[in-house]
Amino acid sequence: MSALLVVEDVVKRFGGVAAVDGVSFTLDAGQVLGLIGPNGSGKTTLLGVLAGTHDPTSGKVTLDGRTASGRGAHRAVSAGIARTFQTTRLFGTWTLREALRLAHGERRGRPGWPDEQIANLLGLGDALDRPGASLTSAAQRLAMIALALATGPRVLLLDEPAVGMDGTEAAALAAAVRRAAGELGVAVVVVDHNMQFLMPLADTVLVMAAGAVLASGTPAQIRSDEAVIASYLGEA
Ligand SMILES: Nc1ncnc2c1ncn2[C@@H]1O[C@H](COP(=O)(O)OP(=O)(O)OP(=O)(O)O)[C@@H](O)[C@H]1O
Repeated sequence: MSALLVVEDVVKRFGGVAAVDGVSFTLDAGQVLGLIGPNGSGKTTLLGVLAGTHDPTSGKVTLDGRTASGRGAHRAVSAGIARTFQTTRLFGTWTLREALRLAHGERRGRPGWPDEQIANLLGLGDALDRPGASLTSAAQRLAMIALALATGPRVLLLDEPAVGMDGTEAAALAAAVRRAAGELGVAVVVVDHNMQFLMPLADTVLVMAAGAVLASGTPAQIRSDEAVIASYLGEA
């Protein structure tokens, strides 16, 4: 069976800078990929290419065999790729249920999951009928993931979801992401600098340096990779 998401030799240049410089990887349904690397190594730019906000300079991204890159963010969502942002201010006075209903509009005929299932997976069962602003900041971050899942994606992109969380909150987030990936079969790409959060969560880890792939493998392989320790993990 071929992979759900195939990233082939993606390059993204900004003028003379190759922010992403020939990155390839594949991802299966239900798999969690951790994307790490020093500041400026190209992680956010790569997420932008996957999310359709950046056109790749060359290379392509295919989802289920169909080209998903280079067609804009809206088309990427329609193709089944959803991302979260670091903001949590999108639905202050709305309840989570109201916000989820709006997100259903982005399914474009794709099947989705019941709001209760999504909320329960993320530990937000009691939060469905509360205004977003009344939730803790950690719960608001989980709610942003719930909104992305309400679009019925095949691939979920998470940009530093554990920022500002303490160890307990980050562990709860990791467990929630694992449940969502396993139960819904969504492939997940997570960028985060918090290794205590990311390493137990990821099935595979891709390490970027200066736009290229420095290493990829299981979390255990990455932790013991000399080049990764020298360039990144030694400081993390
Ligand atoms: N819109 C842009 N225009 C010009 N250069 C850019 C643009 N976006 C990113 N870059 C450059 O591309 C490189 C990669 O940046 P990127 O933000 O993708 O790295 P990152 O790994 O996500 O970093 P961080 O961990 O700090 O978020 C950097 O040199 C950055 O300055």
